[in-house]
Parts: sequence; structure tokens; C-alpha cells
Amino acid sequence: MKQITRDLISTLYKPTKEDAHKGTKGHALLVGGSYGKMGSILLSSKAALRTGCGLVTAFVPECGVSILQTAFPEAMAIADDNQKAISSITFDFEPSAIGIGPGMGTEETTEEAFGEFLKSVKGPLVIDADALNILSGKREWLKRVPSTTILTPHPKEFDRLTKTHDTIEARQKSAVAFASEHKVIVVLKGAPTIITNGTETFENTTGNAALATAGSGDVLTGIITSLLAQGYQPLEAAQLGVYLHGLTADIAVSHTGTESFIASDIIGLLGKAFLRIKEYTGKPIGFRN
Ligand SMILES: NC(=O)C1=CN([C@@H]2O[C@H](COP(=O)(O)OP(=O)(O)OC[C@H]3O[C@@H](n4cnc5c(N)ncnc54)[C@H](O)[C@@H]3O)[C@@H](O)[C@H]2O)[C@@H](O)CC1
Ligand SMILES: Nc1ncnc2c1ncn2[C@@H]1O[C@H](COP(=O)(O)OP(=O)(O)O)[C@@H](O)[C@H]1O
Ligand SMILES: [Mg+2]
Repeated sequence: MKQITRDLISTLYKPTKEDAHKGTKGHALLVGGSYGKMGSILLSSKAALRTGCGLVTAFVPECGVSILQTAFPEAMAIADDNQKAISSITFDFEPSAIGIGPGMGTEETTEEAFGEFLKSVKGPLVIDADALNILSGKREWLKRVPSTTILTPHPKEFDRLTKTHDTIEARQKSAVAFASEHKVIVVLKGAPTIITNGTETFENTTGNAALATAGSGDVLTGIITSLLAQGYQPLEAAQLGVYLHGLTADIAVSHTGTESFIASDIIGLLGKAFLRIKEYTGKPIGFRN
């Protein structure tokens, strides 16, 4: 297994172009949320914008619109017809990338909506959380998942999708086989997280137990979706996203410790994490780089 080193990340990282504007930096669409779990998609959406895409739209149940627009005015919101859970995923623009699943729930109407969504979605796409849980009950829908889609299961989600694994090694081996069979990229989250496309497998080298906190995976979904929206190739987006996510916790741990770190802190430290990566590239930090 290869390691995701700072050298690898320095070669992947693309600085913002000087003549960039919000229309050239990609438009991420985040789909998810349900009554009582709107925080998850809010975290994903905020993380996406903080990772550098130009525009973010959140597709949420009706009850989530005012929550989103109040807590995060920079994002646009599209309301589902249903009050509490997503029932039909329709939008009238072409997103540069889509992330789906955080807080979405697995109600029947949401399951149907996700099944329909998969019939027409082209990608780039990130599938997380409840979208993965729905797929676990509808494995035949895996055929509809576009190739190079990024799946971001934690161990329990991966086991639901496949089978119970007794060891981390067995699960990792299974993730490689799964990625190869379904032509997807699996980000198997954990300590450490591994990324595989079925041919090559990489182990992340950043992150610590501060990340063991509610919503940290929702944030990762936003980060990776944003990188995809900005034009990173799926494997690169997964590698850079997981590295950045972990780096925020490594930066934080000396002054917050592991206990008080929360998912919003990951978002707040993304800027510092990007600056750290810029340092690795050896190029001056500033406007003209
Ligand atoms: N503020 C919010 O709105 C939040 C919403 N969330 C959403 O809640 C829904 C349920 O997700 P959950 O992941 O909480 O529930 P799940 O039932 O899918 O998984 C939680 C369980 O998975 C196991 N697990 C997780 N990471 C593991 C690891 N590294 N090693 C071994 N076992 C591990 C643990 O047993 C844990 O209790 C998702 O839609 C998620 O996006 C959560 O992200 C929490 C925050
Ligand atoms: N002890 C740990 N060390 C490193 N990373 C961790 C640790 N615990 C959790 N993480 C990371 O935190 C994230 C948790 O994701 P997830 O379980 O989906 O959270 P949520 O669904 O609450 O958002 C993953 O990226 C995982 O790798
Ligand atoms: Mg999660």
C-alpha cells in the first residue's frame, strides 16, 4: 500500500488561478438532510465552499431551507417538495460535482428518489452516509453508479454494503475488490483511512482521534465534492480531500487537544491546511504564485 505523503500532495495541489472568478471554480451540489439532521448537509455545504469551489447549492427537504439560508448565507438552497425528507431530486442547472447522502435518511420516499437520481446522474459524484445505506439494501442499483464515483463509507457502512469483516485487513482487502468490481473509488474511512480504485491503494498519513466526532465525515464529503467541482480527477480529489481533512486535526491538536475538537473546527482550519500544503510546494505564499 502506498502512502499519501506531502510530496504526493504537493504534486496534486493546484493553486487558484489569478484570473479565477466564481464561475470558473466549479459549482458543487450537496444533496441530503432530513428533519433533525439538517446539520449534516449544512456542514458538507460549508466545507465545500471553504475548500474553494465557486458556488455551492444545497438540495434539502423544505424544512431545511430557512435553516440553511440563515446558518450559511453564502450557499444557495433548493427545496424538495416534501417537508421533512427528500422525495424527488430535481434541479435546473448542471453542477460541476454532486455529493449525496449526509443526513438524508432512508425513508421509502427518499430511497425512491435516490433510485431515480441514479438513473440519470452522470458525475462526478460522491456517495456517503444514508445514500450508502440505501445502496446496501438495493445492491442491484450499484450498476447505475457512474464509474469513478467516490464512495466514502465508514467501516459499519462498508460492512452493510458488503458483509461483516472481522479484521481491518479483511475489510481493506474487500474494499479493493469492491472498487475493482464496481469501477468506483472507495474511501474506507478509519484510523487510518485508505483510498482504493481497485488497482492502486493509498493510506492517508494525516489525522488523529480528534476527528472522532459527529459530522466529521459529512465535512469530508463536502471537501471531496468541492475538489471534484474544481476539476481534480476523482482519485486526486479523494487523496487531497482526505489529506486536508486530517491535516486540520493535526494542526488543531496542539492547541485544542482531541476532546474539544468538533466538525466545524475542521471547516475553520481548512485555510491553514491549504497554506501548509502551499508551503510544501515551496512556492511563495501570496497573491502572485
Ligand atoms: N449533525 C447532524 O445532522 C449529523 C448527522 N449525521 C448523519 O446521521 C446519519 C447516520 O450516520 P452515523 O454514521 O451516525 O450512523 P451509523 O449507524 O451509520 O454508524 C455509526 C456507527 O458506526 C460505527 N463506526 C463508525 N466509524 C467507525 C470506525 N472508524 N470503526 C469502527 N466502527 C465505526 C460505530 O459503531 C458507530 O456507532 C448519516 O446520515 C449521517 O450523515 C451524522 O453525521 C452525525 C451528525
Ligand atoms: N481515531 C481517528 N483517527 C483518525 N481519523 C478518524 C478517527 N475517528 C474518526 N476519524 C475520521 O473521521 C471521519 C468520521 O466519518 P463518519 O463516521 O462518516 O462521521 P459522521 O457521519 O459523523 O460525519 C472519517 O473521515 C474518519 O476517518
Ligand atoms: Mg458519515
